[in-house]
Amino acid sequence: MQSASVPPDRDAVVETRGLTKRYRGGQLAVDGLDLTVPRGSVFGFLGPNGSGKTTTIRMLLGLIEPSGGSVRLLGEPMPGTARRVLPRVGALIEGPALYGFLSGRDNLVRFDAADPTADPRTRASRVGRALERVGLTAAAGKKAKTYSLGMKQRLGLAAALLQPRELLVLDEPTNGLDPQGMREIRALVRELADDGTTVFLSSHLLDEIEQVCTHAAVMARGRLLTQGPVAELAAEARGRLAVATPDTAEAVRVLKEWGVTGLTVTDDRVTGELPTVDPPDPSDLNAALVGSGVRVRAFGTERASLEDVFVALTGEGFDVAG
Ligand SMILES: Nc1ncnc2c1ncn2[C@@H]1O[C@H](COP(=O)(O)OP(=O)(O)OP(=O)(O)O)[C@@H](O)[C@H]1O
Repeated sequence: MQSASVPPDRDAVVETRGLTKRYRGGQLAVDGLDLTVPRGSVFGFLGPNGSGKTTTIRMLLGLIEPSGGSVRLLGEPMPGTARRVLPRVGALIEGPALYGFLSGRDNLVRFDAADPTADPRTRASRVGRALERVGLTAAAGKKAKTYSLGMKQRLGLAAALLQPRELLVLDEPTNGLDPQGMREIRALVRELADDGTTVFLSSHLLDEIEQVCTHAAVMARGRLLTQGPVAELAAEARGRLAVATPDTAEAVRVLKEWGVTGLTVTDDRVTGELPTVDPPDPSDLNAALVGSGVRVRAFGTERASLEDVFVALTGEGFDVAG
């Protein structure tokens, strides 16, 4: 007989239902989260600082108890099956715990030795492969304390990659890195995904998610605002229109008539949002402007970004300062 409850999604590597965390002291950090991470995706978990990302990740990995709701990781209920499931999951949260006085290689040897399932006879080759994977072979003999932040982060990733993993969970993996370090981590994430690992990464950087992720979820104040393929999320938000013209007042009048909303004028530039229902063909809009005597210097429509999605959902800007 079929159960009346919703069956678990077999293709999901992470699935939460009503996941909630209220910290002692009453702070509701995560509020009724229904998250579905498809197998094979690079899933961006996006939200401003304090929106509940780390709390969620800690619950996914069984590091803290939810106050309510459920988590399935690789199809298994957590935290009940943690011992069976967690060896198939690599995680990098809050920076790796490294011994600064040991070399990069010896740090990995220690991590590997701490894993009771790891065969000591094949340790050296496992460590060598992990170093190679993250591009640290040449620096493997140097003390970890001499590593840059990006190298430390890569060493942490190497530790997570000592064993084959179905899922990698990375909490703000590029936080504090310089642009070069960020690029390296992103390239690595793409490579891992190409090899079939599902990657779940949190970030407060919108463009980072757009650059590397196939799917995303957007959090704000403990709640999930939206989730899905990045291309579809952006398509949900309305595209923006920008017109460069010296005749801004007349342009605003015409655009209003055509249903363009949120019109703003800065110097000789008018921007606005195209209507979602029955949007006009941009070429008709351009012709209407010119027909009304508006001298159009430049005319363009931009695809909506994840930031537009966030603003449309919350009515607020995305605070990336923190
Ligand atoms: N141990 C704790 N006890 C009480 N409140 C906490 C605790 N940890 C986090 N919080 C609060 O829960 C909320 C969510 O925090 P969380 O760290 O999960 O957010 P985040 O999105 O990961 O932010 P950040 O990017 O800054 O890490 C915040 O208001 C935070 O102050």
